[in-house]
Amino acid sequence: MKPMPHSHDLYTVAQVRALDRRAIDALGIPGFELMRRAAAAAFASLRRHWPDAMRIGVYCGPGNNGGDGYLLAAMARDAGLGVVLFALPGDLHGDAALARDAYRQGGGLVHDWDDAAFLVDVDVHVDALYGTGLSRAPSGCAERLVVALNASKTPVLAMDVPSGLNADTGACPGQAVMADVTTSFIAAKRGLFTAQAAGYVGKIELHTLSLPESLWEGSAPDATLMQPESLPRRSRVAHKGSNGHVLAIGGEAGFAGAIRLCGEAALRAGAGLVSVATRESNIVALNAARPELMAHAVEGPQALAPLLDRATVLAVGPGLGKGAWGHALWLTALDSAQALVLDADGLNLLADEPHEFQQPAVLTPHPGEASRLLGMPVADIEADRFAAVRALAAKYRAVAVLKGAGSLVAHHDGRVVACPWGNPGMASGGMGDVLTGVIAALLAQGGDAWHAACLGVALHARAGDAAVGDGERGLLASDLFVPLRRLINGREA
Ligand SMILES: NC(=O)C1=CN([C@@H]2O[C@H](COP(=O)(O)OP(=O)(O)OC[C@H]3O[C@@H](n4cnc5c(N)ncnc54)[C@H](O)[C@@H]3O)[C@@H](O)[C@H]2O)[C@H](O)CC1
Ligand SMILES: [K+]
Repeated sequence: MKPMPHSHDLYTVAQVRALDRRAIDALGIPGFELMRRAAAAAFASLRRHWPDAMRIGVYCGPGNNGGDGYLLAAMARDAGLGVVLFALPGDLHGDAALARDAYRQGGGLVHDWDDAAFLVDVDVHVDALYGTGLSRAPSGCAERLVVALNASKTPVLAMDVPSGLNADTGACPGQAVMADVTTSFIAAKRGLFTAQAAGYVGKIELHTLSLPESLWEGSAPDATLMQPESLPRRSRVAHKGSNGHVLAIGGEAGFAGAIRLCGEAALRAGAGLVSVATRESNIVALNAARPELMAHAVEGPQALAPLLDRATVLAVGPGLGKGAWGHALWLTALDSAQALVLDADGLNLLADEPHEFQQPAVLTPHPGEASRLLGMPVADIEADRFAAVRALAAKYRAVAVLKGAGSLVAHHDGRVVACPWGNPGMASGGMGDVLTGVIAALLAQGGDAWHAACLGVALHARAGDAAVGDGERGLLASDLFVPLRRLINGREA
């Protein structure tokens, strides 16, 4: 199936509304016709996913999302399916009222949903409660309906947006429908791809409603979705010096694990040489664990200087600690000219001593580290991850990776990409150290900070998805190394 146009473009709700308006005002397509096409697209999707469905429940809200539901219900009746439709209390206006009237004129019955109601026995539930117009958490009988839908074993198709999910940010202010399929219309809303969205959207299908390409002309998306990529084939005359030299700095006494994972990830992702600057007490363990790493005992900045001269990229922070030793090495690294990736305590030190980077820099915070870097609560970070990742990139003049469900990468020029891969198994110790090493290796092989961060996040998440075949529990960071090598060389993981 040829890729949907714009299937990798992500829009804000305001941008989608502007596209709606353009379709109606500039292309002369009535809003009711858009609603009909949305309903037809969603109904076709329902028939494709559940071809044996004979009876559906449709739950309509008080706006145009509900309007979509009424028209889908009318189409299902015309196709001979059994339809039970419930409506939330609320006055319908405009196209939604016309849609309800059309449903009724075809003989459809509208039942008021209230506490006395219950979920009927159907093959599929259709969620047409709220779409892009959600303004707060569903409450009262709407909330109870969402809870009932999630408690039922019957599959759910969500129209446009799972009700209760914020289409702009992926935040869930309260209860939200956990859909099996979300059929989204005209343009992909950016909130379907980050924050809590992954727990609610199920399989996302984008339907452009057969609108002409001209509709999108001049409408720059707010963000884009990453696409699978790998590194070009290596030159036949490559030697270990031609693929860069990563210097991983970290590993306070007794914390060798993180810096080892970072260094090994850099090797696995193709860096020509990887050195590790760490505490003397870690050297034996590191050499025993991974002799391909060149481990150096560095007890202070003077011992770091010669290593900095030989390195092309620095990876600073895994297991670094925030003590005098770690702080001294961190300061020396920031003052050097090499491109660098900052993670873990390298970020916590930055939060204490903000710094605008002149050299190419990639920051890789999880929401907790981002909270410290921006001086705002984690809840506010997660309430609008797009704003947070942009703020990080701008404040530090760096490329910022905001890790978590639906990792985002921002450039300080405003560009943002979202990662559609990854899984909860990756929320385990060491995964961040591996990502730091991968990004450092891509920088070492000639990528600029933006491409190294985007490709690194994508490869890391795809490797995590490949490694999780045996189950999400017990996934170790080092389990990513094998699929990572396959992916980075353009093979199937
Ligand atoms: N994008 C497209 O091309 C199309 C969009 N359509 C559909 O229209 C909805 C957006 O419709 P809208 O009327 O703006 O809002 P909603 O239907 O999402 O919300 C209904 C209404 O409910 C009120 N409300 C919001 N949150 C709550 C709440 N928590 N509790 C109670 N009431 C709430 C608010 O007043 C809203 O206006 C879009 O998603 C598409 O499904 C077109 O029909 C098809 C093409
Ligand atoms: K919905």
